[in-house]
Amino acid sequence: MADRLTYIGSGEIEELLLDSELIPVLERALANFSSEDGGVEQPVRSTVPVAKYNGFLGVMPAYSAKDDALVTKLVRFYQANSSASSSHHATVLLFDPSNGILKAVMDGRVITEKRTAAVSAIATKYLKSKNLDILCILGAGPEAVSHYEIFTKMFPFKQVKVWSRTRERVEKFAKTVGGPVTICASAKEAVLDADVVITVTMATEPILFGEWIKPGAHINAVGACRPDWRELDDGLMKSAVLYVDSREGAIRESGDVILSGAEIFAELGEVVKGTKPAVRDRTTVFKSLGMAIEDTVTAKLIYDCWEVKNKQKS
Ligand SMILES: NC(=O)C1=CN([C@@H]2O[C@H](COP(=O)(O)OP(=O)(O)OC[C@H]3O[C@@H](n4cnc5c(N)ncnc54)[C@H](O)[C@@H]3O)[C@@H](O)[C@H]2O)C=CC1
Ligand SMILES: O=C(O)C1=NCCCC1
Repeated sequence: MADRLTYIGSGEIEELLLDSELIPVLERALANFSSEDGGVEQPVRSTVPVAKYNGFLGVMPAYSAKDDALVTKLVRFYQANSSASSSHHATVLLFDPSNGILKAVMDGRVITEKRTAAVSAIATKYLKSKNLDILCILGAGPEAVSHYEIFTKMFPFKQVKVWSRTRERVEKFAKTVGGPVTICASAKEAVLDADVVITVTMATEPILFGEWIKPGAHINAVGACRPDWRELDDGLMKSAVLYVDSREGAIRESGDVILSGAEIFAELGEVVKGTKPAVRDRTTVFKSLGMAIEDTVTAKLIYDCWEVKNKQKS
């Protein structure tokens, strides 16, 4: 451990982490990840089930040679019935790559929420069709909030329709986000006519069906990160053009990909760097599982901003 270990908490991360800086950093990381010579080392997430408590602990290490950043995130996600108030908690460890010594510990909540929503926004920027009138969000937890925030900032949606399993959660969501929201009584009602759909639920069975989707819409499928969990039905998975963050991760971790047998068209990083096309005239699905490299470059960005701020103070 370093002589002086830095701790950066969620409040300070909220202040330091600007979407305008995060988006280009993540785009570069996605492109590097999908390049042979991108300098990214990232094993598929290792996840330990804690069956007795309906939970999982994920370990997510990565190194980016181009950013010279070495990070591991530890993330726990627990399904309902656990005593914890939130289903996800994370801690991010930043190491000095030159000697492997731990330099900083960061709260992982804001990092996870913001980088996940930013990656969905990048996918949408590349894969969206011409119309961007209606955004639909299925789910009403912290990921729904972070997606609402960046999507309403980056895109000119006229309406945001939201559905969640429980009325209580969706009402809390509507109070938390600053802007207008149309609360829908069913997932189907929320999805009909939407140009972009985001699924951010803890569902283990499909909640989104291909027959509801407006042709040409773009879907960011963010939940269902276990090989036997689903958010999207086979009809949607098989009819859409399927993009993923990591091919290797998707065929190991995504129930939507594994159980539907859908063919992966490209990694998002391949679209960002221009080696695979964005098929904008068809319905597109971006299956996001979350990658350690996203946490790595985000943590490095935060640490660099923190150092600048602290040098200015002293
Ligand atoms: N792809 C990525 O990079 C990341 C994905 N995630 C995933 O995003 C999803 C949302 O995360 P949070 O907002 O933190 O979760 P959360 O647990 O706080 O909220 C989940 C929402 O899903 C609803 N829900 C729960 N069980 C459901 C079911 N069986 N059917 C339908 N709706 C259900 C809840 O009512 C709530 O509205 C989770 O699946 C999580 O694992 C989280 C972080 C990163
Ligand atoms: O990338 C992440 O962080 C997570 N992805 C899936 C669910 C747990 C957190």
